[in-house]
Amino acid sequence: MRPLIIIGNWKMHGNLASNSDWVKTVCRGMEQGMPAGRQYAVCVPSPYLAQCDALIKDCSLAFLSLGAQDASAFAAGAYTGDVAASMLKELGCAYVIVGHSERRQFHYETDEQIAEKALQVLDNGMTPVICVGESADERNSGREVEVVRSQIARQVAVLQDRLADCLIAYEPLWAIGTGKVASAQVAQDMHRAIRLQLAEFNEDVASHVGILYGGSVKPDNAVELFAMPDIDGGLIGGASLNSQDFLAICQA
Ligand SMILES: O=C(CO)COP(=O)(O)O
Repeated sequence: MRPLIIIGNWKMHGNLASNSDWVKTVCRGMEQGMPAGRQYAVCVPSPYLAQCDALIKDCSLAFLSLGAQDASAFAAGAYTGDVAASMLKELGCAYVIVGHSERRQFHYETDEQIAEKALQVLDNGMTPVICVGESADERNSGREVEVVRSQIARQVAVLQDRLADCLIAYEPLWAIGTGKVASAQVAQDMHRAIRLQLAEFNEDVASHVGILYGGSVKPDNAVELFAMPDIDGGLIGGASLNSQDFLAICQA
């Protein structure tokens, strides 16, 4: 069935020295043996992709990959400051996060732009990790399913069957960086709602798509979250900065 996938998102953290320590520690830990059939990745800031690609290749663990945190919606051109998916591919990326709530909030990204980014990532042979999620206000007013459904609907409209090759990350905004994790049941309910919505479009796509949970995942809550039938792994922010915590979550 769907493999468990655990992806670290360093966000805008790291430096040459700490990155090197992190990758070496995680590789040494993973070499001791990991649960079978899982995939792991770490999404690092763009300037460190080449460094981390070399470090990850050095430890040559088939289940550990590199990822990026964003890609341009365009293939190439006059887009100062942006990074094309083809460049990320050249630098060894297997996964690219698109539409993280911090990109939506600080860079005003729309669902349509996010879907175009996902297409670029797919066209370059990588897996997009498409983030969705509601705010605290939206949940408190009972609109969480409606909000997430509309985000998913716009991905379906553009990506269609190609969604089968994407990952979706449900990251409720109120749980990101707050220490306030969604309970396993609250997360499962939304993951189920997303899968049912995808099944309305295409049952095959719905059964293939991995849906990751993100938002205050820690070593002590990961087991319960990952045990849920529609939770296929996690997108880990703060806890992924600490190599030991990340390893503990990967082993959960
Ligand atoms: O945004 C996240 C991962 O993309 C989640 O961040 P935290 O794990 O720090 O809550």
